[in-house]
Amino acid sequence: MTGNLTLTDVTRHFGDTTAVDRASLSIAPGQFVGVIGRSGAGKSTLLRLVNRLVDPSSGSISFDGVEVTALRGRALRAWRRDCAMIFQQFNLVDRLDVLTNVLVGRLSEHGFLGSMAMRFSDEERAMAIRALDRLDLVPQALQRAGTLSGGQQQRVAIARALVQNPKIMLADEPIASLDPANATRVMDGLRHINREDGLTVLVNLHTLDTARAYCDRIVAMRAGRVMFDGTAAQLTDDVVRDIYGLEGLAEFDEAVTSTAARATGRVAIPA
Ligand SMILES: Nc1ncnc2c1ncn2[C@@H]1O[C@H](COP(=O)(O)OP(=O)(O)OP(=O)(O)O)[C@@H](O)[C@H]1O
Repeated sequence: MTGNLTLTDVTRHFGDTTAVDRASLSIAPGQFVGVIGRSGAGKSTLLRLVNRLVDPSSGSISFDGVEVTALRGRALRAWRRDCAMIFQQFNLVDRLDVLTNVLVGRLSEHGFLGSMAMRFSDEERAMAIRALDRLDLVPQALQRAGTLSGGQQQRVAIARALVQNPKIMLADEPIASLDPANATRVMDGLRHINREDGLTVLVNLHTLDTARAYCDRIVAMRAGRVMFDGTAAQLTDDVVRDIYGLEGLAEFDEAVTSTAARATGRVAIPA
């Protein structure tokens, strides 16, 4: 499978802030990569640079040798379709049913008038049902999206991303507003798709435990810089402490202490 994503010395400034600072990464097709870091470390900006929601101040981003930063017009739209993005807040249309929300993922194929009409082919409907089936959501297909739980809504967002036939799945804090059980289902959904389709997943995460449990590779950022890039086994608590200090370790695991600890009585982080 082709699909190498390469970032070389990518920098993005916002005024005096350097959100991403000379980041270099090479991501092989099919990898499940987690990006971790404290709030403001540059994780979201890194993902937005990849799908060109944000342009770099300098540096290069290429996919299979094509310079992504140079894409314009139709080629840029095609690239955005190739890298599907899911967000912390799901971004579904609450009043539409689940199936129609998934079909929205096909609109970029339709052109302006086709999009306005929201007419979909039988083949597209079948594709959407298959995507929902993979995320265990067929029973909810005709339910209004706004009536689903947060975890179900995020799985609908994944199904919507899937019908774009993407080459990369970008996920910006996809589980940050979910309880642990729903978070697990969403991460499991991403893992199945990654394994079954060989789809590259690049996901921003707040918690170390989740990154360690799901990611082949973990990239840790601090103040826009890539401070660590390796396997979960290499990212021990000692390494995190060395790079970020004890405070950093505590912050990475904040959500674990506030959610899982509540459920289990366990406190993950030594004081
Ligand atoms: N559009 C913008 N305009 C101005 N500053 C921005 C913009 N986007 C990001 N920043 C700044 O860039 C830095 C990195 O932000 P970013 O959102 O990428 O971090 P993050 O690691 O994703 O944080 P969080 O986990 O809180 O979402 C922050 O200082 C942020 O305030």
